[in-house]
Amino acid sequence: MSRLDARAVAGGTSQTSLIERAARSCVRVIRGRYTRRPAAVLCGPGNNGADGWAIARLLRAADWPVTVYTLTPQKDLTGAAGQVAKGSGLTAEPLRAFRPEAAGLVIDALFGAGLSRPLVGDARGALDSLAEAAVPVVAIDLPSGVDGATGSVLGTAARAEVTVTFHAPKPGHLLSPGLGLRGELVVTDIGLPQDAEPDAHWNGPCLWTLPVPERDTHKYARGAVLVFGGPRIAGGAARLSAHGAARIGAGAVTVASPEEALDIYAAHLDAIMVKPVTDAASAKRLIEASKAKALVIGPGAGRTDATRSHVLAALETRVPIVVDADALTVFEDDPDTLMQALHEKAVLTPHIGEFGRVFPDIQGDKLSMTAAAAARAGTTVLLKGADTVISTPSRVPVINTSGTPWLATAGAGDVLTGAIAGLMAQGLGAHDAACAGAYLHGLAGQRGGRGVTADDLPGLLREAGRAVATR
Ligand SMILES: NC(=O)C1=CN([C@@H]2O[C@H](COP(=O)(O)OP(=O)(O)OC[C@H]3O[C@@H](n4cnc5c(N)ncnc54)[C@H](O)[C@@H]3O)[C@@H](O)[C@H]2O)[C@@H](O)CC1
Ligand SMILES: Nc1ncnc2c1ncn2[C@@H]1O[C@H](COP(=O)(O)OP(=O)(O)O)[C@@H](O)[C@H]1O
Ligand SMILES: [K+]
Repeated sequence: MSRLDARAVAGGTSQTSLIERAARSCVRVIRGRYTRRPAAVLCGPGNNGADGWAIARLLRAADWPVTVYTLTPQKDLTGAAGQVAKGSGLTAEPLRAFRPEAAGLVIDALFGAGLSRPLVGDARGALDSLAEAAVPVVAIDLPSGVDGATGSVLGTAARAEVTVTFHAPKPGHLLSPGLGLRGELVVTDIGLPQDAEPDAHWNGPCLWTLPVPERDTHKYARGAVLVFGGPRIAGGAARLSAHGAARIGAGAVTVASPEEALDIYAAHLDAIMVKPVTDAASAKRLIEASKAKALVIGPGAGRTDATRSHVLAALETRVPIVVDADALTVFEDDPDTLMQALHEKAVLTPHIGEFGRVFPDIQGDKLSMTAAAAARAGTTVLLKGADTVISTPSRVPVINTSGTPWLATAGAGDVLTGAIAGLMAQGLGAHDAACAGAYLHGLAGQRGGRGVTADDLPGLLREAGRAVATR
């Protein structure tokens, strides 16, 4: 029994009434989306299976042709599944008799939160054949085989058209490959108590508030950002970051350019200022002179000693900073130096390749990996992907899924880096800026859709911010 179930049961709600509420909410979703048709309900031995039996009974009462397929022989079922099966008045077929093509809809209630080992035998056979079939699947709580804590697949799992879960999403609904297998996610309230500390939050505007400028503000009070630019051949990345920072509302954005690239940055930028930087001392002077409230370093910076020394100089000033791309990679041979220099106003934004360079020994599922990295870095780590995870020491981790595969386009990450810095410059803390930046960046990608490029994203970021902001 899950922690939440146990608390609900202790609070006086019986397990069978929780199952009844869960089943009623599933049937509401099923009947709201599908016309009456032959339904196959696959039931496991635990409470997920009990939900399945109750769903079968309710669909039968609504005159649907229903066949229950059980993994455990019906007479051997114990606990809630045994009780609900007995009260259903239905007789099940063995799971090995299940043929997906005979059904118009399959209800997958084999395993949910209690899955504890890889699927084998009849359960595996049934789900393998279901995964190959074209029939729509509604998963109860989770697509069976998906680990609710990590999103990984234990053996096999069939893609659902809709997944109905209870109370709140689980990490397994938000992390790949579970994210791609669960289809539309419907979260229903069955009266479970509020969870004091969930394993993760699903990123969204209820977790943070976008900054709004005061009436009598000025451009530096709105937040100044300094972006370290790289050599002329790679200048686009820093420019994308700079536009990202500006379009999310920073008041003044400057690119710090190597002397040799000043002309090219200046020719490509209008509202964004350009200033020269030479060595670590000049970097520190420029951070002060530009009144920077947040820094960006890494996109297109180059894997050079200059990048490394600028990172360390920038971190010494303790100005909020986003460390990305080359600024991470230059510490590949010596990640401890970076770890020691970091402070709690820094955000690291690696993709999985960069992550492996600075945290080579950290492995496992994405949620645990990001948490371990944040603990070591002593600050916020945002690990990118379709399922972006944001972890900060002593904060509940956050999973962002607001994006779209169209964001897998060169330079998209550079815009995200700038957006996070832009929010930090406007006063958000590292964790909230990373969360809000990732959410708006994903929304911008969605608004762009097919064929969106990184050049489009800053403008779309502005639209996304306008859609989410209250003022
Ligand atoms: N708070 C909630 O979230 C609620 C949960 N309910 C349901 O209860 C489910 C959790 O129930 P349980 O904790 O009983 O767990 P499950 O029903 O997911 O599975 C546990 C059972 O499956 C067996 N099992 C695990 N892995 C197996 C494998 N690979 N092969 C064969 N057998 C395996 C276990 O020994 C145990 O008998 C949820 O997923 C949900 O469907 C609802 O009934 C009501 C409210
Ligand atoms: N399949 C996907 N679905 C949603 N977002 C994605 C997907 N692939 C990449 N992204 C997002 O696109 C951005 C890519 O960043 P990154 O890997 O740094 O690329 P680049 O270095 O080219 O900018 C990240 O914000 C990432 O989360
Ligand atoms: K299931």
